[in-house]
Amino acid sequence: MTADTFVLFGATGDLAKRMLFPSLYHLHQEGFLPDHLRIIACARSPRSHEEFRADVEASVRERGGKEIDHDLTPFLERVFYLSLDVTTPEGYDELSRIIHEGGCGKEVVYYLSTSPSIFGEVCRGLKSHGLADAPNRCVVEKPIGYDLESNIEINDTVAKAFSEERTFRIDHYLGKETVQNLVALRFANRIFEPLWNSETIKSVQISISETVGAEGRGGYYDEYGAMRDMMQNHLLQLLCLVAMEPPSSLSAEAIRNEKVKVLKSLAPITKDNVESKTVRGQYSEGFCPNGGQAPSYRHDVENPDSGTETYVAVAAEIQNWRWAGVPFYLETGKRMAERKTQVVIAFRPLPHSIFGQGVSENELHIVLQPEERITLQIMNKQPGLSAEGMPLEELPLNLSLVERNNGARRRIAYEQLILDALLDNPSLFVQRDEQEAAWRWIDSIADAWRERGMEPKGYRAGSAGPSAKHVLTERNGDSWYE
Ligand SMILES: NC(=O)C1=CN([C@@H]2O[C@H](COP(=O)(O)OP(=O)(O)OC[C@H]3O[C@@H](n4cnc5c(N)ncnc54)[C@H](OP(=O)(O)O)[C@@H]3O)[C@@H](O)[C@H]2O)C=CC1
Ligand SMILES: O=C1O[C@H](COP(=O)(O)O)[C@@H](O)[C@H](O)[C@H]1O
Repeated sequence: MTADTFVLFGATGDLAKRMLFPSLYHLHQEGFLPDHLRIIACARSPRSHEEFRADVEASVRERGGKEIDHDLTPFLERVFYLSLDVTTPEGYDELSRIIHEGGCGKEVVYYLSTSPSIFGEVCRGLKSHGLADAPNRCVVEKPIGYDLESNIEINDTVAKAFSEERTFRIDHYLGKETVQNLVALRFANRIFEPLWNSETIKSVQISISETVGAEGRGGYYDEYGAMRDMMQNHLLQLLCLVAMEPPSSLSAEAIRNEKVKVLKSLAPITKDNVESKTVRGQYSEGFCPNGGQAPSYRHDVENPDSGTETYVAVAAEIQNWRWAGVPFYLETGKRMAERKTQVVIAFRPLPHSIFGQGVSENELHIVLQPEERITLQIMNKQPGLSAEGMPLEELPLNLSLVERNNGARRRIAYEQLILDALLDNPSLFVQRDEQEAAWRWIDSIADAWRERGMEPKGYRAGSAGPSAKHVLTERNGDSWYE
């Protein structure tokens, strides 16, 4: 079934403005939203429908640039604003009235884009007003909790209103085209699977580097840091998709089962090995990649004593037959030299080279950002005559999704996820046990940092991160792919 009502809590927030309304607009524009779908936008700020629609229009136009030059009225007419404080019971009667207006509200998707600290209030409010019964479902934003304990607490509260199959936990990386393509690459092509193991693969590197700092979301970020903000969710989800066994189908259940096995196989990092397996960093004053001075993190978050990491690197190990002995280097940082998200699969050297020196190892680069590209580095004969031997060169087999898309607009990751929530398809959402397994592993690292008193090492804004990161890879004879 398809939902007929989309209720957005947190409708005046940053995420709603930058991502959710632009995504809803594109879904509308491309005909993916059912004709009758209404969007009920909720937040405390007082606004009339008209004022709010004007705000939404401004956000959509700002995100879409000059490509959006037409009248947005047909989309905006779907949007209704309700000023409501989710922590007080009063607003829910009004919400219920609006949801059921004109015989609507038979299937409702609630999107909780507020601080997770009030998810419980929202769920309680919806349940006590009879608004949470099946087939209604809820989408919850990350981070769900600060650690395993708080994660369980929030999930328990949500579960009192929405059963597990009606709880859609967002990790927006799973909505990115190339992340989904990772599944297609691995399981829709015969050639990779026989090579996808420790026999042939030497190491895997997964990096998410951002050029932005923590400005704007400083309060939240200073509490969470890179480990909880990025590693616990996006990086571990990418790791799962690279490392999981072939699922029996594309169903949410089948994929989730394989992802959980990977998370449970991660070798624990404890106080005994945390110093050799992890690096924490925090950016100091430096440069923005496009010019200009960048302030320090402590300045950005107005906390001169902050000990929060804005960079983290981990050498992870997956203890199973497929991956024994293969290091998985995971890295993420803010205010880095460039914005880039990539997975690099480094293959082992040839067992024996008939070409002598100069044969580089194959590498598969899966680039998610800034452009979407999959490249296989292979050895090729240098063209032309040769008086001696066969000179080789390394060339990329290049699958550029930019060219493939013929310049088409790059989708916002939330578009696919919102569409799936409306269609009741949970495949690209995170299940509870996956999240718990991820938190368990992250918690043990955070505990070990505390026990060892490991403070973040400084790195200059606009650089490639703390120099200590190189020791992490060099210890195994590897290096980072910058
Ligand atoms: N922003 C981002 O880039 C990302 C955000 N997220 C997650 O998305 C969620 C939202 O983030 P973000 O938009 O940045 O947060 P904001 O702080 O910008 O927005 C919070 C929203 O919640 C509303 N709100 C707060 N308290 C109440 C209340 N008592 N009753 C009703 N509405 C309330 C606010 O509106 P008002 O003040 O008008 O009530 C506002 O619309 C968070 O879980 C965050 O972690 C995840 C990834 C990225
Ligand atoms: O979830 C988050 O992701 C963004 C990075 O997302 P991307 O799609 O731009 O790569 C990050 O900036 C933010 O801190 C984090 O909460």
